[in-house]
Amino acid sequence: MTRTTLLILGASGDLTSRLLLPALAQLLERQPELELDLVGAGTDDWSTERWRAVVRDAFETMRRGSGAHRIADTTYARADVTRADDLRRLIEPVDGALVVYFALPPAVAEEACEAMRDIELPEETVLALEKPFGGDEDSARRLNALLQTLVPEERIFRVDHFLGRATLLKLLGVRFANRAIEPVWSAEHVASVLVRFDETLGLENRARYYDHAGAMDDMLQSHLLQVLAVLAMEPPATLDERDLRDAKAQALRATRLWRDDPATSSRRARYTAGRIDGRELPAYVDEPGVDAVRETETLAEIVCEVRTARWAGVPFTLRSGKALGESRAEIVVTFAPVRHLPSGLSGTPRDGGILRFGLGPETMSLELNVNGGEDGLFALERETLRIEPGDEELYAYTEVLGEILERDVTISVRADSAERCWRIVEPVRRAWERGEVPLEEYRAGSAGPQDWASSQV
Ligand SMILES: O=P(O)(O)OC[C@H]1O[C@@H](O)[C@H](O)[C@@H](O)[C@@H]1O
Repeated sequence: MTRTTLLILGASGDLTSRLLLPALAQLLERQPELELDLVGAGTDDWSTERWRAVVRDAFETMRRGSGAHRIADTTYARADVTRADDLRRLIEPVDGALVVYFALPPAVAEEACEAMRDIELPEETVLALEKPFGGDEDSARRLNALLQTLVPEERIFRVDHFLGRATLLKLLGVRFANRAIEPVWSAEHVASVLVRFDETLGLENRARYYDHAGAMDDMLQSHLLQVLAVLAMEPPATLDERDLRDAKAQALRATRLWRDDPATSSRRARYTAGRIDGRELPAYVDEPGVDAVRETETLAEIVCEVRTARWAGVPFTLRSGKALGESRAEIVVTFAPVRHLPSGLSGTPRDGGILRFGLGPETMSLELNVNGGEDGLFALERETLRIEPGDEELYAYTEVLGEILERDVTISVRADSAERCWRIVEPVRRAWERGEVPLEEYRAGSAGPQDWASSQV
């Protein structure tokens, strides 16, 4: 592999120290052959010494992050990356391959791309952008067009780290390699699908970003629709980038809000003050940097339908929220009750079994109706088979960064899908703006409003 310069724009930000650098540590540990120069650039007036200390600290947070010496000579440059001159200063000295990682808020990333039009990028430059990609379908389309003037699509990475999660990758094997599962993966047997990402974390000083995004753009429009696409897609012929991304794009193209009605297929809520794990949390509106007038939701739910012969009629519910009492992050596939239960078996199972995939920790479990337990020989009870994650799980960001450095776009979001995801949720945002869906409240540390579809599973 040729020597690569990884240039992180937004290096003094939270994403870099919390996620990218630990991922880099794990990657260097795993791939000793990787030849990499690391350059950080940001608006903060940091010295290279300070940057190196940040890099070292992040590497130390990794259990076996011993690779720090391999990028010990990393440098930091103060730069306004929305200015062509500053970018030129960063990019011109690069010798070899260049990967630019935009660890920046979407609007700044877009301005940086604009500025890049004025400079000559090295051959084969790779651009990696974080979600949310644009702010609506039109802006995503504009950003795609802009990026494609800089580098071709196969060198644009629209990062969605959920696609690098072990669960999502393992779902491919579980879905397609098991005769017990593959034929029942359809409306014929599945009653409902829930993708839930409930967090105990509150705002965590991210108002500048989150107060504009809310739970909808932060999680549903991006991560959770990508999860839906992997769950709902038709079996691709191969796991090549093209086949896999075509299959996902097709599933997203078939995805609509339930009954095409944004008002009845969506819910939104915002947390009030409360207590989580012994920690007092102020109400969302009292968090520093929050504009209460904006009515940002911290919990959202939408119900979709994937209008294909395989899935029509099955509700796919997506839900995510912050400051909830319990972190519950999982995919729940509920099978329909059996058509006939022999009399003599007692107890009426409410479903035909449930397959759950944890989204951190990345576990898997199958709940089955089983008789012969404590309640008697022919009494049905629920038993759960579990698969726990191994010690060697890769962090999602490590997987993502590895793919970027290998220039493999398979688990990156393709241009058409990035646009499509906005089209699915935009009617919801508009209905919310028209006031058709009330902004409910829930106490921080509670389970959220109880009458939502997602609260029933
Ligand atoms: O659990 P993970 O992998 O950190 O992912 C969850 C996070 O994903 C990020 O993309 C969101 O912006 C955060 O709000 C969220 O907390």
